[in-house]
Amino acid sequence: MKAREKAYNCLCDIVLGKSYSNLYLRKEINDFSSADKGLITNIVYGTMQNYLYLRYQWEAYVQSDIAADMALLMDMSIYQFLFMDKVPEYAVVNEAVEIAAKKHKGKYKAMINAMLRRFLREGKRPILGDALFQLSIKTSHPLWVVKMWEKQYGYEIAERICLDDQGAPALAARVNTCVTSRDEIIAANPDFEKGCLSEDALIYHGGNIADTKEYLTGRVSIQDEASQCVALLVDPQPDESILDMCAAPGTKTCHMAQLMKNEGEIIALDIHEHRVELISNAAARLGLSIIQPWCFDACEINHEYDEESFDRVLVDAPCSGYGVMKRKNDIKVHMQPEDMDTLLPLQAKLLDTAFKMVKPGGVLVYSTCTLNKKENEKQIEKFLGLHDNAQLISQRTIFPYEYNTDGFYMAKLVKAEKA
Ligand SMILES: C[S@@+](CC[C@H](N)C(=O)[O-])C[C@H]1O[C@@H](n2cnc3c(N)ncnc32)[C@H](O)[C@@H]1O
Repeated sequence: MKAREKAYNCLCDIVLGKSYSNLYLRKEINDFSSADKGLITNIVYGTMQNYLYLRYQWEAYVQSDIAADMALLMDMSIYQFLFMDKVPEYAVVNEAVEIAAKKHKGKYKAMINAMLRRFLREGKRPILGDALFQLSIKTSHPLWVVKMWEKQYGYEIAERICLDDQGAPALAARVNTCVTSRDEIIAANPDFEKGCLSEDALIYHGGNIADTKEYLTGRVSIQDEASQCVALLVDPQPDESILDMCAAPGTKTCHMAQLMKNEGEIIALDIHEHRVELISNAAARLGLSIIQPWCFDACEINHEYDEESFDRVLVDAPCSGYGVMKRKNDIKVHMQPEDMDTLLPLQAKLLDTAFKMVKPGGVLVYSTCTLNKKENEKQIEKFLGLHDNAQLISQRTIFPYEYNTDGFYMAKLVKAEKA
């Protein structure tokens, strides 16, 4: 199969079939040459990253309905015209027409041919409308999310988030301080340099971190820098007892174990069996023995363990994920306005249970990788309204444009000592 047809099939599977893009794509293109892998990845990610902008370019040409997979064929073809150098226009048109001929009994072949040629004749369509609409189309974020950010954070921040999402995420790693130091990693591999948000953070400039000797020998983990601030906020100490309520794939669990010098215990829960295995694998790779992964619904943990038995509890909650769109562009094409509300009750329940499990005087940290105050500040505000004995110590939102990281929210609470 040709590379463009593969890119088209992958896009259909990810966008229409809702396959998870990073893992799925890597597996699907394994047998292609490295040049074709690059072409397919560029087309698939680039089309998703710019999908609203691309659709805006041609949607006015269509009078009747067009099948969803043919719309994606138009999107990816226009992506190649507008964003990829050295791609001959005739090759894009010919291959799109060939793909269209194989689908829907060739019904759309002439239409795709005509629309692509029209676009090549007429060029880009100017974006007209108010500032929020223009921002939405220009950066391919649904208008409702742009409006939500503008309402919650103001226009300037909304614009900076949207523009930053169009960039490439930094490749960040965390040093395994139980076996080495950041300076030793940099001395051994100069493609690593110091990160800026945490003492353990590294930025990589050499390609795929997972292929490095440092990763393969368990001396570094792949972790976004803002994400590393969460375990630092928990601040777990050696010999303490820690509960990590939503732990898989175990990135923050392992960071906490490192901060504890692999002394003490961490109960690491996740509700999905296949994801719990990832926690065990991560701990084994890093040589961390204090982590006890367990497939269990964290909302019920107070029926299995004595309440008030943990020094610190982390709730790294399931969330809408609007802080990580730069890294996961499939969120952009799948996101729906209701995502902002569906997880609120689960987050509240996790927080409530977590607080039951914290010892008096102990610490609860709540974090999300989303930029939505309903899941963040307002969730904590509601929680504080229901718990007189909880005190908010600090809360912080890291916007993705500040340090070229993911967007994160984190709050630190303390449970009052008994009178
Ligand atoms: C944001 S991810 C956690 C990421 C993880 N802390 C890390 O740093 O690698 C949220 C996790 O919560 C898990 N989850 C969702 N509902 C849960 C529940 N009721 N009990 C335990 N885990 C749950 C999901 O399976 C998912 O793995």
